[in-house]
Amino acid sequence: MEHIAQTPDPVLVVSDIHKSYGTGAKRKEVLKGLSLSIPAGSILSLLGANGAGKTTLVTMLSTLMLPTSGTASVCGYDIVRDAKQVRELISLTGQFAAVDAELTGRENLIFFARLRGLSTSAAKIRADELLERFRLADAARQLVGSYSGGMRRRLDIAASLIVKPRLLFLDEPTTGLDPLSRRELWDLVEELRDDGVAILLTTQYLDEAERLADTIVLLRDGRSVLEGSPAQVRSQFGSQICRLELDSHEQALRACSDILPARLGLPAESFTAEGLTVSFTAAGGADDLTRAIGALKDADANVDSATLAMPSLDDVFLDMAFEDSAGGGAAVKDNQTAGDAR
Ligand SMILES: Nc1ncnc2c1ncn2[C@@H]1O[C@H](COP(=O)(O)OP(=O)(O)OP(=O)(O)O)[C@@H](O)[C@H]1O
Repeated sequence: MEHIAQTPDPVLVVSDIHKSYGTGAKRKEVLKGLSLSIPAGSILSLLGANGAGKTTLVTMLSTLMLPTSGTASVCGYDIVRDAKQVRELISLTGQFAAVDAELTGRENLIFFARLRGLSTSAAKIRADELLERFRLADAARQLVGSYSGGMRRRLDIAASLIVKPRLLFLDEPTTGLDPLSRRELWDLVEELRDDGVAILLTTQYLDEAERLADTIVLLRDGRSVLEGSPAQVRSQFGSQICRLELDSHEQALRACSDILPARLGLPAESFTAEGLTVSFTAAGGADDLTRAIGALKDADANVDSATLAMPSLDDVFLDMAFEDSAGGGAAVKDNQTAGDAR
């Protein structure tokens, strides 16, 4: 079941933001009028191919670079005019650990807490709280150099939460982590979300977006080309995929060339046989599935299994993130591969 945001108050509001790099002939518009918002207690996952503008957006929102035009605010504070207040409300954690390998986990957190202005005793208390919460208490006095990748990433996120932010930027938080560490981190991210933090997550992993995001925004060529919950994004993409497993490859080929095109009134190219499996896009959903099974039974072909599934986020991403832009932007993926993805 999808998570329901605790409150509709937007923590982050981005309105028609543009960003260009360079001037004159070298001017390159990277963001072309992007708008989005994130309520408290909600996770927005920003997806996009390499170069789509994700880092540019996060860098501007964290007040480290000015937008060319448009506005963005955090809890009502403008990222340009009120940059100082915005910095107090946000935290940024990236894929490269900011923690020091030569210090213990606890020393690192005490250091970051002192940087955030806590007294020595308050810093120690906060460090111990975070070590406990991030399941690092047992390793608190070990040098970070001896930590696993997952432990370092947890420590890194803990360091960005010395003072609880209203808005957290998580830039590819699980890149390079093993499956168990990723799941542990996902649990922690969900805890933060449930605690009311608004989270902007960039990730390369679609299963991560699927699991964590309340809203997905797919960036392409500087614009949002798809937006909604993971389920909405998949359903906007279109029809379900029907897969039927037969008991021989010959049967599968016959199903594709003859039996199914005749019964479903579709051209033979709509059907694909791979080994024993026949698949096709089922615009008619369960009706198509039932008709296909009926047709195969009538033709004495044995159906070992039949499934109807929504396209995965991978299908959506591969199809949408790389298409030619309407504005004539460069295609970064050829049509053959985009077609194959469906
Ligand atoms: N300082 C800069 N000067 C000129 N061009 C830049 C600068 N920073 C980024 N770009 C360009 O802007 C575009 C968007 O880059 P950006 O890093 O925001 O994309 P991204 O979506 O984060 O990509 P990735 O997934 O590879 O990190 C790219 O074409 C990049 O080459």
